[in-house]
Amino acid sequence: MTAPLLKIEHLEVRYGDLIGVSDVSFEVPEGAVVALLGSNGGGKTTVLNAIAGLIPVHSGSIGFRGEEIGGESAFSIVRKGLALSPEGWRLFVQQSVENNLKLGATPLRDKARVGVLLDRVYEIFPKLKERRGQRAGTMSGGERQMLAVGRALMSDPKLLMLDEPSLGLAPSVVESMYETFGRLHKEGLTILLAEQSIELALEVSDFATVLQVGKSVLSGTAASLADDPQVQRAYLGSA
Ligand SMILES: Nc1ncnc2c1ncn2[C@@H]1O[C@H](COP(=O)(O)OP(=O)(O)OP(=O)(O)O)[C@@H](O)[C@H]1O
Repeated sequence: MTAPLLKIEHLEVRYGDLIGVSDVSFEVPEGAVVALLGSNGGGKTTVLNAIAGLIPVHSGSIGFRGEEIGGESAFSIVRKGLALSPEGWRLFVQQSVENNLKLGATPLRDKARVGVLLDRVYEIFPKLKERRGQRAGTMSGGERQMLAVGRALMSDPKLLMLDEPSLGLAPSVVESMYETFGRLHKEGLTILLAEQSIELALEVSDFATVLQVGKSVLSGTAASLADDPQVQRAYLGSA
């Protein structure tokens, strides 16, 4: 069996004295779509932010391509091939769509690739091309989500992390967003998806891990978890 692309072991993250997650372990095989599931406050965002180097790891390990990356800077982690499309998008709202995309390419070593990557993002999201001169802050929710994903793709990641990409979006927008994720997956991108919508997440994923109050309580194939009553209980927040 080949080593997983990403391997999280006993991850603990704290916010000062408060515990964000206390014991999270799971793996993301290369080429797979893996869902991180769990109700509000379960720890999905904390895990993705810790992997991305945006918040410090208290203990445990984050291995990416066999190398420990816990404790490295966010810049260096993006450079290694791990990009995050964050919850709430975190765009530069006063900047144009194109500038936001180009900022996503900042960690790229090979600057000659920026144009190629930009063309690719515009091919994936033609709406972003149409609106490339528009200020990001004036875009609709769906367009901002496209922009957040497009910006993450501009760093040419091996693994794309998506934090709640369906949040607050109309069902038709969510559907087309997920079609795009399906396409990216087919093209070989590995995806780690935090999603509150359990049906949606399990439909597109190969594997899933359920977080409950900061701990990974269940991992398995998406098909096996879809039928597991413990998944339902985790969403209701009971033990
Ligand atoms: N900035 C923060 N300061 C203190 N505690 C935090 C902070 N951010 C998150 N937490 C706590 O960490 C725990 C995990 O929260 P997190 O946001 O990661 O969960 P989540 O599963 O992503 O939930 P949601 O879907 O609501 O984003 C919760 O107990 C939360 O209150």
